[in-house]
Amino acid sequence: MGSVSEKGIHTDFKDNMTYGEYLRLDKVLSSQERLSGHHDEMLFIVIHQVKELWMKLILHELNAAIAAIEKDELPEAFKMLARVSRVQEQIIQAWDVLSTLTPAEYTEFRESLGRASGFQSYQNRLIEFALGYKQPHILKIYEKDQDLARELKSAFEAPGIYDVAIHALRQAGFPINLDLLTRDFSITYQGDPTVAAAWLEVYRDVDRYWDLYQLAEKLVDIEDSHQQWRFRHMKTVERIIGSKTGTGGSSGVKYLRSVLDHQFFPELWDVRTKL
Ligand code: HEM
Ligand SMILES: N[C@@H](CC(=O)c1ccccc1NC=O)C(=O)O
Repeated sequence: MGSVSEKGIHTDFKDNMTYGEYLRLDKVLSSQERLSGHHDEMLFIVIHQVKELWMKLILHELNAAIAAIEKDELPEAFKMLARVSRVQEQIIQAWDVLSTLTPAEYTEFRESLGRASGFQSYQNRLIEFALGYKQPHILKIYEKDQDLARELKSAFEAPGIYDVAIHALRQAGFPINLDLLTRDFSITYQGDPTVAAAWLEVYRDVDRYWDLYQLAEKLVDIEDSHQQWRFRHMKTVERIIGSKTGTGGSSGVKYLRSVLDHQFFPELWDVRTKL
């Protein structure tokens, strides 16, 4: 068995550890229980589990990128944000796999899902919080689970990636409204003329502000892909359940279409009109 090394690194591993032990495949591969017993429910479970795993990586990278930007270590953050973008490509592509599920096939096991819904995916909420989208009613969904509620509340109150990007603008000398740096981060950012003016300057003088320009374009990549994922979700839902109401109690596709229009980084989209 391993121990703690001189550098304090935990080396608690079994000498003859196997591939399956390392990856905890006993847990991972015994977690696909088809409640209906229907053949196509396997696809449904695997798609969701893979998505949750990719979201775990996205959160790991996004949170580290937020910390790096806060410390003004922009190149480190670019590496992480580029990885987030590649993962987003994977999860967008995954809709093509789920689209092989026909309405008739889904109907066969939909009832066994009860009132469970992707609406309850807390990792999805943590990603939206990291991107700065904070809707207070979302926290109520998780009130019953205290540990989870605590984790979500802390992410809800923490600065999102755009908040630290605004901090980086200030660090670079732009005259950013100081209230933005100490604001209540549990409120979704509403836009500010000093931030708009700073990004415009960055985009007009790319050579001078190369790192900030890179940061801005990485953020646009991420928002663009996040919205593509949500759009594909809405269209896939439409082709599988039409306009049926959702198991989570919403109006279904109508609800999903209505939540598509939120912009995470408003000035980065507005700046395009001014260039
Ligand atoms: C047959 C496939 C699917 C159907 C029919 C479906 C349907 C729905 C519906 C109707 C909603 C609205 C809430 C409700 O009333 O239930 C919803 C929300 C949601 N679904 Fe799905 N979904 C499917 C697949 C997926 C997959 C693969 C994921 C990935 C994990 C996912 C993640 C989500 C998320 C995150 C929400 C919350 C959206 C928001 O509030 O902005 N769904 N889904
Ligand atoms: N809301 C879906 C059900 C659903 O899709 C779902 C159910 C359980 C676990 C994950 C799900 N995926 C996304 O919403 C429906 O209304 O059919």
